[in-house]
Amino acid sequence: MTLWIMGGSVWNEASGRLENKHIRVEGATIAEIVDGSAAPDTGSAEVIDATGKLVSAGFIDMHVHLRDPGFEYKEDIETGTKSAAKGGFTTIACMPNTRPVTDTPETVQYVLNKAKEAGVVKVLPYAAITKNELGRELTDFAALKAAGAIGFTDDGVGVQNAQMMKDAMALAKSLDMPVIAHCEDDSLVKGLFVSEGEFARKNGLKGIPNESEAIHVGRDVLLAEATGVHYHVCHVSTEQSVRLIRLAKSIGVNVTAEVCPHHLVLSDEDIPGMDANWKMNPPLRTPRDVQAVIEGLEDGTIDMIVTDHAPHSAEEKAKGMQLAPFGIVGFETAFPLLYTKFVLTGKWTLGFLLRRMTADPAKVFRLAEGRLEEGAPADITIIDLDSERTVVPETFASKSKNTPFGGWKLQGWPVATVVNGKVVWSE
Ligand SMILES: NC(=O)N[C@@H](CC(=O)O)C(=O)O
Ligand SMILES: [Zn+2]
Ligand SMILES: [Zn+2]
Repeated sequence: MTLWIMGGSVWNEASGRLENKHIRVEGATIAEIVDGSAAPDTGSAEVIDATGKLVSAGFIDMHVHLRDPGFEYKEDIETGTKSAAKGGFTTIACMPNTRPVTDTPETVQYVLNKAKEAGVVKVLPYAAITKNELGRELTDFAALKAAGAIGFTDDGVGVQNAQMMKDAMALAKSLDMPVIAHCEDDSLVKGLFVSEGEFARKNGLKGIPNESEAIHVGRDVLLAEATGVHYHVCHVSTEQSVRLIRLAKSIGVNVTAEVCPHHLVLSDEDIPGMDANWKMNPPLRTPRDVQAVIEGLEDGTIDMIVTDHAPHSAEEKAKGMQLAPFGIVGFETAFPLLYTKFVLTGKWTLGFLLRRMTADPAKVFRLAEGRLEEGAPADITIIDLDSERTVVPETFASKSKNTPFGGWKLQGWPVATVVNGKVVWSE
């Protein structure tokens, strides 16, 4: 099967400019990229006219929640991957806080099988560090790796016990697997749901302190140094965490990190009121923290952007700020949000944003994807950089609509997504 993507604009890292290209895909591989002034004979091949559109390697999201098995009323592997494709993502790594928790080879296999049958993008499953994510007993790392898990994490909760984390890291290291950490010290956040800051003060609330995250980061980079494991920090949100990761990297600790669009764009001072669509974990922090995570991403302390797509039902979110679960959906707003807020404003080059959503996560997690090059997997995203649209959550492909960005006017919307050489979503 031949597919030609004709006349699109491709970012050239060397020149720092967009260049007109035709791309020939054979099967699941990018076979050839030729100059846009050429007139290749496309014969009977399938042709996509990408004139005037950005053509990029498909986005990679190393932190998502597909809720399958067990919470299919929030999302399932079919709807979650469709939502990903609509957002321009072609590879996603899903978290194990499902029901049952993805802590056995059988559940890893279930996720992989369902993704093969019903999924439209590539799905890489993480497995839990501890059984049922309870922090009491390690899972069978070797068996989980053999079943296809790509790393270990108890995302949703922090691993509270330092010895447990050290044992997990030593075992992961012996298997050449990464440990991915949700950093949160429970003793500092009991029952709290917004961060320490203006919003909490104005509303007479006790806030979640920044140290609740950074204490785990500090502990874990020391344990990563001791064990030599690849340690990856989830959803970095505080100035203190950025500082600790920067220091650890500077002395050669094998640590990497991610940040979410909402922590780059929103602070606690933007929260309009007691609306649970603004409740997520980590919480929106102060403007100073927002500045620190932006700088961390810019200087490479933070390696990649992830969405932490965390769907919850309307009923759950209607319980209000205090009782609703933490989390917001992210696939379908991530690129337009960051393109509008950082590229159109001249703060970042388009190339920088694309790199942090493609080549950089691929490099950290040793994936073949994330490159728009001859010989690379044909995972491709086509984006209309010019159209401005309003975010309408009701139109999301995700089952859940929990976003704080409803009504925002954004530019840079994906129009077609190709995975393994097949168009899996288009307008
Ligand atoms: N980020 C969130 O607010 N929620 C996530 C859990 C997590 O990522 O820690 C979820 O599973 O809902
Ligand atoms: Zn988390
Ligand atoms: Zn998460």
